[in-house]
Amino acid sequence: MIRVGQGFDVHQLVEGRKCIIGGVEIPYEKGLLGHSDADVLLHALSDAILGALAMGDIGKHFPDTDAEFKDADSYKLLLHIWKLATEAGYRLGNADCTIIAQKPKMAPYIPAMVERIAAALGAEASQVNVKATTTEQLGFTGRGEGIAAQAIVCLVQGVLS
Ligand SMILES: Nc1ccn([C@@H]2O[C@H](COP(=O)(O)O)[C@@H](O)[C@H]2O)c(=O)n1
Ligand SMILES: C[C@@]1(CO)OP(=O)(O)OP(=O)(O)OC[C@H]1O
Repeated sequence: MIRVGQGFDVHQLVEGRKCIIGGVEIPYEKGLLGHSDADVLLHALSDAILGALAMGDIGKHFPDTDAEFKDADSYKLLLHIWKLATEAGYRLGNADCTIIAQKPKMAPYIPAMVERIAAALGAEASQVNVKATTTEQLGFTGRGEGIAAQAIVCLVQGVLS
């Protein structure tokens, strides 16, 4: 059985916060605001996995009203969600993600993001793609007010063929 899921997330860029994207801290004058560490890419990816599993979204599993998840490490949240996938008998087919940000430049950090994500999902780096785009200075991302991310995953159940 093959299942596909997609996820989308947005976090505001503000001063005085870390900019953690794809499990990698990126040096930048601003960071992402959220109840957790606001890792917009891992949130989109987590939602894509939950979508493929028909298990809701990260807000359902980790409510932002729960103090337990204040400043949570989104990589740990992803590990928790991936455990749900493996317990249901799934392995990763592939994941494809897009970061939508005018700044900072993501390209130098993408190989590290891919490595971290692949490690979390028990996969090879060749099964994970992360890319970035600006919105040509248009909209809230183009004005640098926030960063968005999208992810799509393919989960495969059963033995390797
Ligand atoms: N935050 C970003 C945005 C883009 N990139 C890279 O630059 C390329 C060109 O971006 P356009 O929006 O002008 O198409 C894009 O393909 C990415 O490789 C980036 O590293 N960080
Ligand atoms: C991750 C959680 C929980 O700490 O908080 P945020 O960092 O605000 O992220 P969001 O993508 O808005 O929703 C999921 C939340 O419940």
